[in-house]
Amino acid sequence: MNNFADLLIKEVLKKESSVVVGLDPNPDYFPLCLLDKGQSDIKTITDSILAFNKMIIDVIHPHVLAVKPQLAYYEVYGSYGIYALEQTICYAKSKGLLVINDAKRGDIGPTAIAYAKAFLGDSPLSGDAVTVNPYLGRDGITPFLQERIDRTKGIFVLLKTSNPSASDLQDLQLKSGEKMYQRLAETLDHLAKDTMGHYGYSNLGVVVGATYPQDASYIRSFLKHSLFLVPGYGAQGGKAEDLSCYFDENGMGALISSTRAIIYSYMQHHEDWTNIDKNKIQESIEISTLQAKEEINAIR
Ligand SMILES: O=c1ccn([C@@H]2O[C@H](COP(=O)(O)O)[C@@H](O)[C@H]2O)c(=O)[nH]1
Repeated sequence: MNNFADLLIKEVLKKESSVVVGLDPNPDYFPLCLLDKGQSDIKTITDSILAFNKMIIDVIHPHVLAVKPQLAYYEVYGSYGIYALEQTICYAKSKGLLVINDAKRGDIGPTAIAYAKAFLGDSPLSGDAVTVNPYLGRDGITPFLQERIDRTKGIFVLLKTSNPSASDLQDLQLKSGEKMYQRLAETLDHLAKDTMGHYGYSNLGVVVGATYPQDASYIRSFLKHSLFLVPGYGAQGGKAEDLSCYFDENGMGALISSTRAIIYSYMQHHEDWTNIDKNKIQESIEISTLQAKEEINAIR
């Protein structure tokens, strides 16, 4: 039976794409055709968020593997936001996209089990994968990988994040001489071996920022069985030409994620973006998605 990584790699081959698009809806950046700025009740805002996400999904689904909703952008609207997220997940799946919930969860064992059920079980919030915070250690991670979890679901553990302060903790030098993220990579390598698929990749993937290619090169040579989820390409300054080392020798193993540079590309393309219509929004989003796909295909 296929594991999560097998399903994902099959999609890479079918769509000839390693691109993931983040869904981080911020109504401050919505044109008037989506949201009249005078309208500030939560239901109107979350309805426009759902409409925006559907608009994006309609144009990107042939070109990308997955969407990556960032939970904070939905949680900020309470139950209305969660409903918009559930509907977004459902719509993305109906268009054949994988869903990676960027929730960065992690807790003591029993609570991690509840998180695993919420994001990888039968819940309406369940996608195909979820991001996991490893700060609690192994027992905060393993519940996401156990038998009770479907083999077709995966996780991406934060290993080397894309932000400027990532080094504060992740690069701390241990007594052994290793950096903290290198030690974490060893632990994850052991855990990854329990859920291997046909293509040699495990259900345990890692987050490695596009802004740290040197570290990525070390991690790729060390963690051979983990898919990389790579945020930081585009708006955070990560460049396609630095990303070859994130892929394996077959051009597989990395999913390059871009959010603002794609979903708000109309702000770059149109000076008067507040007054553009739905067609113009979608046209910009499709152009920038195809550009990302081509840039990444050229280096992988
Ligand atoms: O290391 C990390 C982990 C997660 N993120 C998230 O990815 C997107 C990035 O958005 P861009 O607009 O492409 O910069 C966002 O949701 C972050 O929370 C990350 O950036 N880095």
